[in-house]
Amino acid sequence: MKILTASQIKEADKITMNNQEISSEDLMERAATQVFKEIHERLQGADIPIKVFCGVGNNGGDGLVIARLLLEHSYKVKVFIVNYSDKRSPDFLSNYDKIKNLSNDWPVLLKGEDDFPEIAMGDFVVDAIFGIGLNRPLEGWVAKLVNFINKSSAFVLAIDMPSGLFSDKVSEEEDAVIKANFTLTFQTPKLVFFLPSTMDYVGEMQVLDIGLDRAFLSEITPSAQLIGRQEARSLYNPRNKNSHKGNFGHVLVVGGSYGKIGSVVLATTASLRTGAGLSTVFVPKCGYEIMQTSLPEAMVMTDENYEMITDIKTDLDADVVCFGMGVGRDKSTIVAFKELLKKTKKPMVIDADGLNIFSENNELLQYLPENSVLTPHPKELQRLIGEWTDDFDKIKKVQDFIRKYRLIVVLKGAHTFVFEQGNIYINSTGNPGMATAGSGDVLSGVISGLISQKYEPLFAAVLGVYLHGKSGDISAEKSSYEGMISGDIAENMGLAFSDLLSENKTNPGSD
Ligand SMILES: NC(=O)C1=CN([C@@H]2O[C@H](COP(=O)(O)OP(=O)(O)OC[C@H]3O[C@@H](n4cnc5c(N)ncnc54)[C@H](OP(=O)(O)O)[C@@H]3O)[C@@H](O)[C@H]2O)[C@@H](O)CC1
Ligand SMILES: Nc1ncnc2c1ncn2[C@@H]1O[C@H](COP(=O)(O)OP(=O)(O)O)[C@@H](O)[C@H]1O
Ligand SMILES: [K+]
Repeated sequence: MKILTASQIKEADKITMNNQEISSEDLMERAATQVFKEIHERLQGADIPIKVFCGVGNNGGDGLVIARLLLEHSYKVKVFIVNYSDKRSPDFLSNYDKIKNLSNDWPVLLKGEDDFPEIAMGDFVVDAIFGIGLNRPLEGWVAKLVNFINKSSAFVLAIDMPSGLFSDKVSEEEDAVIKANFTLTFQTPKLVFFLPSTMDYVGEMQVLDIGLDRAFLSEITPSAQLIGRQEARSLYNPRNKNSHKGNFGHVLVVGGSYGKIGSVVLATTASLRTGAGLSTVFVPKCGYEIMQTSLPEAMVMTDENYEMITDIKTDLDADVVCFGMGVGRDKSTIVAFKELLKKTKKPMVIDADGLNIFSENNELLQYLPENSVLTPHPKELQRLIGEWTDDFDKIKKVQDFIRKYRLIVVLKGAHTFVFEQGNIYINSTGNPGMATAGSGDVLSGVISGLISQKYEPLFAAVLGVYLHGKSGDISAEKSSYEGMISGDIAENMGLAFSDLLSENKTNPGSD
C-alpha cells in the first residue's frame, strides 16, 4: 500500500472532487461516514459518554460530521470546539450549522484552560483537532489540552492523525501530541506512523478507503510503501513441478567463533527452511561437530583455526554468500573478510560483526558487490553511517549511503525498513516477541535463502522481512511473546509460506 505525503493527499483530494464532480463537503461527509461506521460497528449503540474534540479546520469538520452521525444514532455525544484560531474552514462552518440544527445541546467553545471539561475513565474521546494541516507545533492552552487528554484514562480515537503529530517531521514537544489508542486514517497511512520516534502516538491503526481517484493513486510515486500480505504475495515465485535442488541455489554462510556457532546454526537453518537447494557453512574448527549434529542437512567446511575465522579457503561457487553472524572482529578475520569480498562477485548478505568490520574499516565497502544486502539494527547502522538528528535525517543519511555504495539496507526494528535507491518498503508483520537473541541471524538466513532461489536481492529483502515477521507472529501465537525463541522463527518459516499462499485472506496493506 502506498504511503503518500500530505501534499500528495491534498492533490488527490482535488483530482477526486474534479473527476467525481463532488464538493469538498461531500468528500468530508464520505470520509467521516466511514469513521462513523467503524465506531458504530464496535460500540453497537453502547451507552458510553463520547467526547468529540474538534478543531476549526477540516479535521474539525470531520469531527462535526462524526458527532452528527453518532447523535442521529442516539449515542451520548458532547462536542467541544477547540478554538485555536478565528479562521474557520468553510466545510467546518457548514457542518457546524448542521449540528446546531440537530441538537439543543450546542457544541461547547473551548478558549482556554478554564474551559477544559472533565474526562472520566470510561469516556470515549474522539480527537479531531488537527490532521494533515498541522504546520507548526501546538502552543499554550491547546498544547495543554492535548496533554490533559493524554493524562486522562479515556480511550482516545484519533481521526486521520493524532493531533500534534506532523506528517513530514518529528514533533519536538512530546507532551503536545495526542497519544491515541487507535487511529483511523484516510486512504493512506502516513510515514510517521512507522518511525521509531513517532509510532507510539498512533496506537492501533486502520486505513479507511474514502474512494479517492483510482487512476491518480495508481500512477503517483509514493514516498514509501507498506508491505502487507498482498504486496508480499506479488513477489512470490511459484516453483516449477519439473525442478530439482540445483534450481534453488546454494547458500554459503560464513560466520561463527568459539561460543557463537549457534548464530550460524540459526542462519543456516533459516536459509534451508526458506527453500535454499543447498546450504554450506564455513566455520572455525570448533564449529564442525556442532554444525554436523545440529543441522545434518547442511554441509560443513572449516577454517584451520579452532576458535575463529582466519582464512576462507573455498572455491565453492555459491549463489549467495552470507557473512557476519558471531564472527568477531579479530585482525585475522578482517583480513580473511577482505579476501572474501575481493573474490565474491555475486550480491552478498552482511550482518552483525560483518557490519561492525565495515564500520571500523570503511575502505572495505568498495569491494562489496553491487546490490548486496546489509541488515543492521539501529546501533549497527549508527556505527556505519554516523549519528542522525532525527528519523527523517536518518532516512536521508541511509539514502546517501546506499547511493554511494549501491546497496540495499534492511534497517531492523519494530517496523523494519528496506531501503533501495529512492524507495522505502516498510514491513507490517512482526511483534515484540522477536526481540530475542538470534532473530536477526534468522533474518539473514531467510534473505540469503531467497537470493539463492534467484529472487532479486531487493525482492528477497522485502519478501524475506515480511515472511520472517509472519513466522514471528505464528511463533508468538504458539508460544507467546515471552516464550518464543529465535529458533522457532526459523522452524515456522514453512507456516509463514503457507499463510502467504492461502486463499482465504483479503486484507491489503496490513496484517
Ligand atoms: N483525503 C483526505 O485525506 C481528506 C481529508 N479530510 C480532513 O481534512 C484534514 C486536513 O484539514 P486542513 O487542511 O483544514 O487542516 P487541519 O489539520 O484541520 O488544520 C487546520 C488549520 O490549522 C492551522 N494550524 C496548523 N497548525 C497549527 C497550530 N499548531 N496551531 C494553531 N493552528 C494551526 C492551519 O491553518 P493556518 O493557521 O496555518 O492558516 C491549518 O490549515 C485531514 O487531516 C482530514 O481530517 C477530509 O475531511 C476529507 C478528505
Ligand atoms: N518489537 C518488535 N516488533 C517487530 N519485530 C521486532 C521487534 N523487535 C525485534 N524485532 C525483529 O527481530 C529481529 C532482531 O534482530 P537483531 O536486533 O539483529 O537481533 P539479534 O542480534 O539478537 O539477532 C529484527 O528482524 C527485528 O525487526
Ligand atoms: K486528529
